[in-house]
Amino acid sequence: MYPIVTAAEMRELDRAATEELGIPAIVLMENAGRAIAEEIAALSRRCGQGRNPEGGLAVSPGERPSGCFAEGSDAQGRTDADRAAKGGARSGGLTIRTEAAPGPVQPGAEYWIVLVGKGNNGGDGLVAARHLREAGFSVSLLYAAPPESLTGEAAVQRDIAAALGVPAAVYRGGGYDFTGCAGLVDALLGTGSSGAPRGLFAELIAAANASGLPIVAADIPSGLNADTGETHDPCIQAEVTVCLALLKRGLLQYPGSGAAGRVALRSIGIPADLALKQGLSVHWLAPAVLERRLGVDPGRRRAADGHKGTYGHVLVAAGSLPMSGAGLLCARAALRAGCGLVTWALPGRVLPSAVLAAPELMLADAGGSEAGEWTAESADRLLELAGTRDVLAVGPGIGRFPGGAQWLRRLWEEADVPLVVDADALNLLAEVSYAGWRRTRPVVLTPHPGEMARLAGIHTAEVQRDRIGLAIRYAAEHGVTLVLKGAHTVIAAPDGRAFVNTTGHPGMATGGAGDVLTGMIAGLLAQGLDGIQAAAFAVYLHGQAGERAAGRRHDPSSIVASDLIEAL
Ligand SMILES: NC(=O)C1=CN([C@@H]2O[C@H](COP(=O)(O)OP(=O)(O)OC[C@H]3O[C@@H](n4cnc5c(N)ncnc54)[C@H](O)[C@@H]3O)[C@@H](O)[C@H]2O)[C@@H](O)CC1
Ligand SMILES: Nc1ncnc2c1ncn2[C@@H]1O[C@H](COP(=O)(O)OP(=O)(O)O)[C@@H](O)[C@H]1O
Ligand SMILES: [K+]
Repeated sequence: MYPIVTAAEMRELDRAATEELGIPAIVLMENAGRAIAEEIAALSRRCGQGRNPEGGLAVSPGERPSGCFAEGSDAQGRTDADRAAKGGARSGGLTIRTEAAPGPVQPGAEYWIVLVGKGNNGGDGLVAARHLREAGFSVSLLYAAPPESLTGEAAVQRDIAAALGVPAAVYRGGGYDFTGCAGLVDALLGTGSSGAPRGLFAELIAAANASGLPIVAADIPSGLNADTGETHDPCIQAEVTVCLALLKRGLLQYPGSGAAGRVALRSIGIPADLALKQGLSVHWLAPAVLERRLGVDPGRRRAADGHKGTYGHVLVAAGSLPMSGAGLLCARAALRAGCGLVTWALPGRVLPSAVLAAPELMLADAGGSEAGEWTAESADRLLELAGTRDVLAVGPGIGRFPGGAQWLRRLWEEADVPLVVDADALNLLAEVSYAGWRRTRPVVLTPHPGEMARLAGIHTAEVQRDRIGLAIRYAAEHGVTLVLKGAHTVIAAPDGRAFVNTTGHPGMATGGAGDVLTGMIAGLLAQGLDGIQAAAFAVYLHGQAGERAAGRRHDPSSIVASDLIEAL
């Protein structure tokens, strides 16, 4: 169910399918090539109706998550052109392709050129060429390496194409005249590539990008690091990537996600059971994964005889005089996440101005300084309050204060409830080595990339270089549930499981959006979800709320954090 694999994991799965099950590799290649041809035919049909310029990821029809755009228009009914004109809230929506869609290759009359590499990715392209021709497309092949250098199944496909008389040329370098061509198939490099594209491969990728033609990439865009999402120079900028068998990590991490365009995930005949048996631990956060893999009820059904005590009580320790809004957003979001009660603890000096800011909240004086800042002494009061609450969320808007790290250590070790640590509390954590801190209840850390960099002691660029890999390692090494925020948030559990979310959009990069997420995670923990369930579900719902909020505005970039709470 939507595992996300590394190239090595994919190779192992291919090996098991061919060697252990005996599925001939040429059959997998045939299925792959046919799937690519089907997607090209579907794209060519859409072109007549205006092409989707935005990208996104695609899943299956029964799996249509919120934010999954129908072709040509989005959840709010805006057309591609509308979104493009705005430079767009690119939703994480996936246009899903399973075997049922888009059906057999439909007749078309366009001229497409297939760029052929010398590995199995090239073989996939050769099969696609054959199916396109069969459907009436005019197709020619452009080999990036001498055709004689192809081996194995790819060589078999080369010979079939030659026997059918498919026109072929060998690329000699430099620019290329693609006149009359409607689109290109990138079958140059797949999961077997290593390092930046070399020699003629690099030149051909650059020429393909410069052509301005739509490019359909086989499996991954050539030049993409399939594991990390890094793009080499050059890297194919695809309109559609037909991802074969299983999602590759690099397709869900930026900048790779951007280079891939819209991702159509297609089965090529490797049985799902085989993937299950491999014990793959990273998954795309689709509704079915939430439900069946994480055991979350996306419908959030409540017991008919439930009462506010049933749904838990959150204690939020957040906000200070200059940043009281962070606490308010966090506390209100916890309520909207469905918990029964929320107590917002804040410095006493700020408390009067918070009265009636949200009538549903209970307020608690946590002491603090005359200037409305937090002080280390407030730990006693917070621990007393936490004794009768179900969850403690700390950090949004608390600022820095003397003894802060020791304050956090006391909450970490002595609060016998699940703990959510965000914002300034993460910066406190980054100042110390907390490996020796004792904690038996779950803890969820919610860093954005800058906070993650401080926690891990590396540069932000290094965090972004391989978000999935870093999140998995950090969560396991530190025994925490980690929510690495940003486009395609990664949620990693201490046991090695990880999930990648694709709901949401860049309009959510607005002050306070993270405070809302922290409150939501706390609110779900209070209702009995465990650390990874609460973190993953909250991230998913938070992105969905962002999409809904954007739909209510003229422009997605106008949304503010409160809109997210209202859209829950
Ligand atoms: N059973 C399988 O293994 C299947 C594999 N499939 C396809 O096969 C692909 C993987 O195929 P391969 O493992 O043959 O590898 P690739 O087709 O990705 O390419 C490997 C070839 O490219 C060359 N190369 C590697 N890095 C390069 C670079 N940086 N610059 C220039 N040339 C470079 C290598 O010398 C090698 O000849 C998948 O992405 C998928 O498209 C599909 O056909 C389905 C079945
Ligand atoms: N490009 C994006 N796509 C999807 N979600 C995003 C994007 N940018 C930011 N977000 C989400 O918005 C929230 C911002 O949180 P954060 O950076 O902590 O802001 P703040 O500290 O102001 O509350 C996170 O949940 C993040 O994942
Ligand atoms: K490719």
